[in-house]
Amino acid sequence: MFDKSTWIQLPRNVLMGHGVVDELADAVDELYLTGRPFLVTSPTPNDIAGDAVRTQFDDIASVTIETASFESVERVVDAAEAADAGYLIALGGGKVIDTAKMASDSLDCGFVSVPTAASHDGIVSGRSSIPEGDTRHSVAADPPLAVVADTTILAEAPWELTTAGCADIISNYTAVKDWQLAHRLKNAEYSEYAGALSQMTAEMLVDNAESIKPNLEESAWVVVKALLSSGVAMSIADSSRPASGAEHLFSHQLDRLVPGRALHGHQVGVGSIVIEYLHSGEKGEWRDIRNALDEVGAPTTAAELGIDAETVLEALTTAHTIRDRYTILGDGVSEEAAREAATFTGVI
Ligand SMILES: NC(=O)C1=CN([C@@H]2O[C@H](COP(=O)(O)OP(=O)(O)OC[C@H]3O[C@@H](n4cnc5c(N)ncnc54)[C@H](OP(=O)(O)O)[C@@H]3O)[C@@H](O)[C@H]2O)C=CC1
Ligand SMILES: O=C(CO)COP(=O)(O)O
Ligand SMILES: [Zn+2]
Repeated sequence: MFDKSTWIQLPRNVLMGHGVVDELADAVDELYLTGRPFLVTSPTPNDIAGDAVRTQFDDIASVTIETASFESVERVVDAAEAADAGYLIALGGGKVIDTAKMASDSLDCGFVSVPTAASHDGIVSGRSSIPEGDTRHSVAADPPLAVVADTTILAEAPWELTTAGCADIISNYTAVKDWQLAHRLKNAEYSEYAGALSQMTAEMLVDNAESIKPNLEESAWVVVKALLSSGVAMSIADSSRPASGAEHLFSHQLDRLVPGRALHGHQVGVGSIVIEYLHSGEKGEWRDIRNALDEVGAPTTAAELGIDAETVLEALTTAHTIRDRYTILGDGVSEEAAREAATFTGVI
C-alpha cells in the first residue's frame, strides 16, 4: 500500500530587487495577517533600514537583539506578547532571522523575513539554527510567510557578508555528497529533487562567479536568488541536509571553540575544501571548490578565517559528535588524517 505523504511549506510572497523594502507593507497586506506588527532586529540592520520599515506601519512595536540564543528567543517572545503582537517582521542577518523564526514558532504566529545581508541561506528556510548547550544546528520552524529582499540594501552591506553567502552556497556540493553517502550507507531518507536543486544552485552560482563583484546590485541579485533557492531545497527536504553536511558540522564546532571569530558562510566554505578532499582524495574536486571560493573572494585558508591550525584540527576531529547526521567524517577522523587533509589542501 502506498502510504507516503509530504507537507512542503514555502513563503507565499517573495519580493526581491531594487528598493523593494518600500513594498513591505503591501506584501504584508496581501497575507491577510491581523494584529500588531512587531519588528525584530539587531543594531546595524536597525540603523540601516529600521526606519524604512517603521514608517510603513501605524502601530509597530520592536525589539533589538544582539545574539542568536535561547535567551534572545525568550526576550522576543516576552516582548511580542507584552506588545500584543499579531505577527513578526525579522530585519537583519541570519542571527535575527533565526531568532524571529523560532520566536514566531513559539508564539504560533507568522513572520516575514527582510534580510539585510546576503550572507546565509536561512532567509527562506524552515530551519532555525540557535546554539543550545554543546550543540548548534538547525531545528524545524515554520518558514517565513513572505520574504522581502532589497538588493539595494544587500549590495551596500559589507562585501564579506556577500562572499559568506556565496560560500554557504558553494558548500552545497559537499552537503549533497554527504547526504547521498548517508543514503547509501545508513539508508537516510534522500530527496532527488532537493539534492538536485541544491547542487544546481551551487553550479549556477559558480558559473556566474566572475560577475559577482562588490558594490554591484546585480551581484546581490545573483547571490540572493541562490540563497532563496537553497532555502527552498531545505524546505522540500524538510531538513537542512541539502545545504548542511560535514562542512557545517566543522563550522558549528568552530562556533563553540572560537565563537564569533569568522562568519558562518566563510567557515563552511573552508570546511568544504577539506571535506571534499576527504570525499574524493588528492586528485578530487577540492581544487574546484577552493577556486570557486577564491573567485568570489571568500577565504580558503584557516589563516584567512583568523583561526589557528590546532583549532581547525580539533574542530575536524570532533565535528562528528555534534549531531546525529552521518557524513564522510563517519565516527570521527584521526588527527593524522585531519592534518593530512588540511595540509594537502593548504587550509593550514
Ligand atoms: N536557519 C538556517 O537554515 C540557516 C541559518 N544560518 C545561521 O545564520 C547565521 C549566520 O548569518 P550571518 O548573517 O552571517 O550572521 P549575523 O546575523 O550575525 O550577521 C553578521 C554581521 O553582519 C551585520 N549586518 C547585517 N546586515 C548588515 C548590513 N546591511 N550592513 C552592515 N552590517 C550588517 C550584523 O550586525 P549586528 O551585529 O548588528 O546584527 C552582524 O554583525 C548563523 O547563526 C548560522 O547558523 C545559516 C544558514 C542557514
Ligand atoms: O547553515 C545551514 C544551511 O546552510 C543550516 O544548517 P544546520 O542545520 O547545520 O544549522
Ligand atoms: Zn549554512
